[in-house]
Amino acid sequence: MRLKFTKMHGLGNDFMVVDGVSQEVELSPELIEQWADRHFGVGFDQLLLVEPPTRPDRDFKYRIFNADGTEVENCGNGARCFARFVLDAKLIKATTIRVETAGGDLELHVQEDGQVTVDMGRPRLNPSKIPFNADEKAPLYPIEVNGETLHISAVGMGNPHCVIRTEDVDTAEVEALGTAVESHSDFPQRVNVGFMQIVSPTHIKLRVFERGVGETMACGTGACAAVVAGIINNWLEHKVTVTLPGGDLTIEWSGEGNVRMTGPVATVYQGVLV
Ligand SMILES: N[C@@H](CCC[C@H](N)C(=O)O)C(=O)O
Repeated sequence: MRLKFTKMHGLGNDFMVVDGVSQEVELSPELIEQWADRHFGVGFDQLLLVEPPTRPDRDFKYRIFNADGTEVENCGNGARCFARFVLDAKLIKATTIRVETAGGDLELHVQEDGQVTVDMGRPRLNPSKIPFNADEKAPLYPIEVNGETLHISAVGMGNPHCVIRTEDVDTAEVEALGTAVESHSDFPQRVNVGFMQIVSPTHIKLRVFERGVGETMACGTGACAAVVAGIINNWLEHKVTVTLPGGDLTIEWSGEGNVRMTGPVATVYQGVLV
């Protein structure tokens, strides 16, 4: 097999991006897990696959696979890289790109300065849509983790997120709590776990323990979920800078309607798997 790919990242959340429009691609969870290995493979958090759309109102189908080989619904940093990739590969000329994902439709806008803004769609707060086990919608829910009660927010951004407010992200128990919450029985499809420190009503710091990966340098859907959680709890204003270990994203949400995310992308190299 000779599989062409491009290595990209959005704030250090890194991707192997594969063009499934102009080459035939055969994937399996085992192969993806092997390629994701940082010592024996390419090394990445997610593999992004570009496919032809299944509907006439979309330009592409955007599929996402975590490092553990599982296919997931959405990836925000990946969406920005996806936009740059399809333009650079000359798969499209337009700088507004409409994609379908397993988690819903997204619209990607490549700006003149190279930053990409993604219309991430509406956040899901209804527990059954996240999915999260609760009888009704609430800004905070108590859950039991390792013998203690945590008050968390549950937000769907196409994919499921649990947001935990913390005093200091640098000392938060991201690995231990992230591992326990990722597989918590109240999140039947597992969950991405965000640890949010509020610096001011327009600035948060965030670390994310991603489902199927572990802690990443950045998580776009996690940044959107944290800002939505902060707004529904009246902690944050409507435009927020999110500082992640890999850098900053700007997230905007009016309190209803769609969430917008803006941030950078980078191409690292092109390669061929032989
Ligand atoms: N890094 C991503 C999220 C990738 C998917 C996630 N791990 C999941 O399982 O839902 C982002 O930037 O949003």
